[in-house]
Amino acid sequence: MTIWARSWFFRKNCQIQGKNASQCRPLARIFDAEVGDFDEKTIAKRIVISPYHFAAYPPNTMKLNPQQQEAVEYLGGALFVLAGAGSGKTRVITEKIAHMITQIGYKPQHIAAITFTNKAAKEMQERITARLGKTQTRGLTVSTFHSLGMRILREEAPHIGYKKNFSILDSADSAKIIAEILGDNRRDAIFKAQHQISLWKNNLLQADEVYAQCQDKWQMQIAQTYSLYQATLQHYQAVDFDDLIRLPAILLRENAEIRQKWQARLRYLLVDECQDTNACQYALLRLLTGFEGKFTVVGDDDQSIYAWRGANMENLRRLQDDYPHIKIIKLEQNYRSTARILRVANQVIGNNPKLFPKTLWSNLGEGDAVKIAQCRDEIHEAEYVVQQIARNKLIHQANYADFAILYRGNHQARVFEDALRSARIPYQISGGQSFYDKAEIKDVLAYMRLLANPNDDPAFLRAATTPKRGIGDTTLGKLNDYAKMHECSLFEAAGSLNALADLSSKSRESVQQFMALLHDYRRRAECDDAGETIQDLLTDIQYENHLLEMNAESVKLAESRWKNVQDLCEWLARKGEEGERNLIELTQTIALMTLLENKDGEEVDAVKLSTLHAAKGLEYPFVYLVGCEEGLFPHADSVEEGKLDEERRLMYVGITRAKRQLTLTHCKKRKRAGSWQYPEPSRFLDEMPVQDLVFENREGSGKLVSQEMGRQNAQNLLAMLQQKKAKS
Ligand SMILES: Nc1ncnc2c1ncn2[C@@H]1O[C@H](COP(=O)(O)OP(=O)(O)OP(=O)(O)O)[C@@H](O)[C@H]1O
Ligand SMILES: [Mg+2]
Repeated sequence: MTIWARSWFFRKNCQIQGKNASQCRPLARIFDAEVGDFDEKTIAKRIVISPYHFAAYPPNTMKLNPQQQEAVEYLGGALFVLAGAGSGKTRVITEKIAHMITQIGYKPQHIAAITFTNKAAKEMQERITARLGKTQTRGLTVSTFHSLGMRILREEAPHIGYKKNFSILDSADSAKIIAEILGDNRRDAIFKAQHQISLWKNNLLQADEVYAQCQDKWQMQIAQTYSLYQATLQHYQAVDFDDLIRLPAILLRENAEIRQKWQARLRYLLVDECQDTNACQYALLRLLTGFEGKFTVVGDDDQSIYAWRGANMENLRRLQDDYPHIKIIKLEQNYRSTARILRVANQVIGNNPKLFPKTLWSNLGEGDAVKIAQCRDEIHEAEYVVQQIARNKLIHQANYADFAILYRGNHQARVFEDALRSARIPYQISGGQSFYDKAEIKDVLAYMRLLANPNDDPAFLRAATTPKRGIGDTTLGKLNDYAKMHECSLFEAAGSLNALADLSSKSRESVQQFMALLHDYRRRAECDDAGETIQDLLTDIQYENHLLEMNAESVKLAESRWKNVQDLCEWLARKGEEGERNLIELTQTIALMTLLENKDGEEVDAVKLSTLHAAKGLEYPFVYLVGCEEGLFPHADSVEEGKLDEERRLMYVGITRAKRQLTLTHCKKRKRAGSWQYPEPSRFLDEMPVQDLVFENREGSGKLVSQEMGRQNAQNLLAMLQQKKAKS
C-alpha cells in the first residue's frame, strides 16, 4: 500500500497519514526535510494513523496546478483569484507568501495576509512558519482586518483624539450605552439600533453624515443616538468593534503622511475570503495598497454570507472599476470534495443569479451519494446523527475530528451536545458562546480594562461590584451624578473628596478601599508581567471564593468557572514568556478575541459542532448538515426579507465543507417556542440533483428501515417533493 503526505491547512500544519506509525515515520522525515523544521516529537504528533484516508484518497501531489502557480508568481499588480469552494484559494495565499519571501526577496515585515477569523490567521501563520521556519517569517503580519486596524490604532491613536490605552468595548457594553441613550430597555429596540449604527459605521459614514440619508423618524432618532454614542465612547476612551476598522480607514484617508508611512511598511497585502469585506474593510485595503494595487485578493462570490454585517460582494465588482488592469485568475479544480458532493453544491448555487460565472470540477471520484435523512423530531435527529458518527468512525476507522455537525443557529446545538455526551463522544463547539463572553472572563477583563484605562466607565461599574464590596446602586448613582456634572470618569469621581463627601461613611470606606486596590495594581501593571499582576489581583479580591458563593448550588460549575479564569491566566503567562508583558496591549488583544470567536483551544480529536457561518473555509471528511427545514434553513426572517440568495449561499458553504460524505437531515416536527411545529423540508433539498441523493427514512421505533423500504420511502418522498415543486 502506498503512503502519501497530505497538507492540511485548517486542522494541523501537516499530517502524514498511513497505516501505522512505522510506515509514516520515514516519510515524515522526508516530508519534514522538504517543508519544515519539525523535531522528532512534532513529527510523532503529526502522524495520524487513519486507514480511512488511506483508502479514500488517491495519492495527493503537493504540486500546485498551473493556475495556482500563476497566481503565486504574479506580482505585476493587483490580482484577484476568483474561484469556487475547495479550489485552493487559501493555499495560494500561503504559497505566495513563501514564494515572495524565498524567491523574490520580500522582507516578511513588508507582507500582510488578512484572514477572516483569528483562528484562520493562527493556522495560516503556523502553516507558513512550518514551511519557512521561524527566522524567515519573523515580522510577517497574518491577522484579521480587526487586528490590523487595532495595530494601526495603537500607534496612531493620538491623531484621532484617543490615548494608546483605549478600551475595546464588547457588544454587550455598547448595547448598554445605546439603551441608556435611547432610554429604552427592550432588547429588540436596542438590537435594531445597534445594528443600524453598525451598518452606518461599516459603510464608513460618520454620525453627522447620516442625517441627510435618514428616511424616517426612527432613523433620525438612531442618527442622533449614533452621535451621542460616539461622544460617549470618546469620553470613555473606548472604541467598539466596528471602530477598529473605521477609525484607521478615516485616519489613512485624511492624513497623507500616515497613509504613506503604512504603505511603505506594508508593501504587499493578501486577503482571503474577500467576498465578505464590507465598505470599511475595502476602503482600508485601498488606502493601504495605494494606486499601484500591490495586493492579491482571493474570494468566491458564491460564499458571501455576511451581508447582514454589512459585507458587500459588489466590492468584488468594484475592484475591476477601481483597478482597471487587475488580473483575474480563475481556479476550477476542487481538491476537497467528491464529484457527487460537488454536483449537489453546483446545482443548488446554480439557482442564484451569477455575479461571476465559474465551473468547478473534482477528480476525487464519484464518491457516495449525498444522504437526506428524515427524522421524527430534533431529539431523534440528534440520536440519528450521533449513531451515524459512531458507525462511520468504526467502519472507516476515522478520527472524531473528521466529523462535523453544522447548523443554521446556535440554539440547535444543545440536543446534539446531549446526545454526544450520552454516547461519550468528545466534541468541540465553535461559533457558540465565546470563551471570552463568559461572565467570569468578563469580570477579569473588566479589571484589566480598568487598570489599563481608568476612563473606562463600563469596566469600572463591573469591577466595583464584582465581587460585592459594599458599593451599591446608591453609591454608584451618586458617583455617576458627580461624574456627569463634572464631565469626568467614574474613576475620577471615586477619587474626588468632594464626591466622596456625599456618601455614607461605610460606602466611602468601601470606595476608598477599592480605589486603593486599583492604584496599587495600576502601579504594579507598569512594571510587572501582566500575568503575575492579574493572578495576584484575583487572590487579593478572593475571586475564587466569589465564584463559589455565586454558584452555591453547584460546586462543579464554580470549579469549571475558576478553571476558565485559570486558563486565561495561563494564556497571559504564556504571552509573558513570549515577551508580551504589557497589560494595555494584552487587554486590547483579549478584547478583540472576545469579539471574534472562541478561545483558541488545543486541536483535539473531537467532533466539531459549528454554525454554518463559523465553518467557512474549513473542511471535514464527514459532514452532517442538520435542520434542513423551511423556517429554520432557509431562516424564516430571510425568506420574509427576500434574502433567499444569501441563505442559498450559506447552504453552498455548508455542502462544500464535506470531503467524502455529506448527510442532510430534517425533522417532521420540531418544538419551537414551546409548541410543536411541522415544517416542510427545506426548499434547498428540492434543488439538489435527485440522481446524486439517497433518502433515508426511519420508522417510529427508531430502527432503520430495510434498504428496500428505505428506497420505497425515498420514492414517496421524492414524489412528495416533486408535487410540492409542481404546485409552487
Ligand atoms: N494543488 C493542489 N494539490 C492537492 N491538494 C490541494 C491543492 N490545492 C489545494 N489543495 C487542498 O485542497 C483543499 C482545499 O484548499 P483550500 O482550503 O485552500 O481551498 P479554498 O479555495 O480556500 O476553499 P474555501 O472556498 O472553502 O475557502 C485543502 O485540503 C488543500 O490542501
Ligand atoms: Mg479558503
